[in-house]
Amino acid sequence: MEMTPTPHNGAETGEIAKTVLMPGDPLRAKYIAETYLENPVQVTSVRNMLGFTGTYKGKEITVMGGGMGMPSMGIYSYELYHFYDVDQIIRIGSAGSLQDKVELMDVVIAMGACTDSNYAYQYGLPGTFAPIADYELLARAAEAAGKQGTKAVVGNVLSSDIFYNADGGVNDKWRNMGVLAVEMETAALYMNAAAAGKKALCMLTISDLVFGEEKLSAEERQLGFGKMIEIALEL
Ligand SMILES: O=P(O)(O)O[C@H]1O[C@H](CO)[C@@H](O)[C@H]1O
Ligand SMILES: O=c1cc[nH]c(=O)[nH]1
Repeated sequence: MEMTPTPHNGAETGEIAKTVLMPGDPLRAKYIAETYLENPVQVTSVRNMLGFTGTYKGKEITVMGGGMGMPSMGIYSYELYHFYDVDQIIRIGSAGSLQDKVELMDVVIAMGACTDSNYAYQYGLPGTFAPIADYELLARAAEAAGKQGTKAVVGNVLSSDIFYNADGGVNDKWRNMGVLAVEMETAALYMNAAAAGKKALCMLTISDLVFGEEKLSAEERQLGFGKMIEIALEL
């Protein structure tokens, strides 16, 4: 497609695989490419949002950072679906647990994503859109986690525009609605996938306890998500 490279992605047409694994952190993308992919080639470094294409068990796969927040996810996933003809994007992120049963390092598979963002405004819908995962990807991820013996909790997440929320009470409200964890991109990814007629899934490793003290270090967030990465690569 002649829209490539884009203002945000330096890859040429054909340099990006049909499946993209997308952590928020570009250095996590580099680590995944160097650790898990055979013959990884860096295909973009625009704004240091690194992307690599290689193979995993003989199949071509791209791993690329998506940044933090819905505007950033919105740009990268839109371009991947529309200009690079990507079929499926699997976000692999970190999140804060909102529930006691969801512990540090557990994997949350986001069946749906609530949001406090206005991202859906662009579609002009006469109501509220419910951003959801692709069911087949979700079922396969849950099965892969089971085979691996990893605790994976499937359910609703919150994609928030706000990391440091001035209103400390909001987390209680989402917790009372059974929302498992809070992060910042899934709703935009699921909406872009729906609007493009493509597939998406988001998996999150719990890095913080919103109602507790424990948290992972920056290095653990960059390098410590092996189980989730292996599940995603199997998809
Ligand atoms: O670890 P990533 O994928 O960046 O995800 C989470 O971490 C960032 C905040 O620390 C936000 O992007 C949030 O969604
Ligand atoms: O968005 C995020 C990501 C990790 N931990 C949180 O509490 N929020």
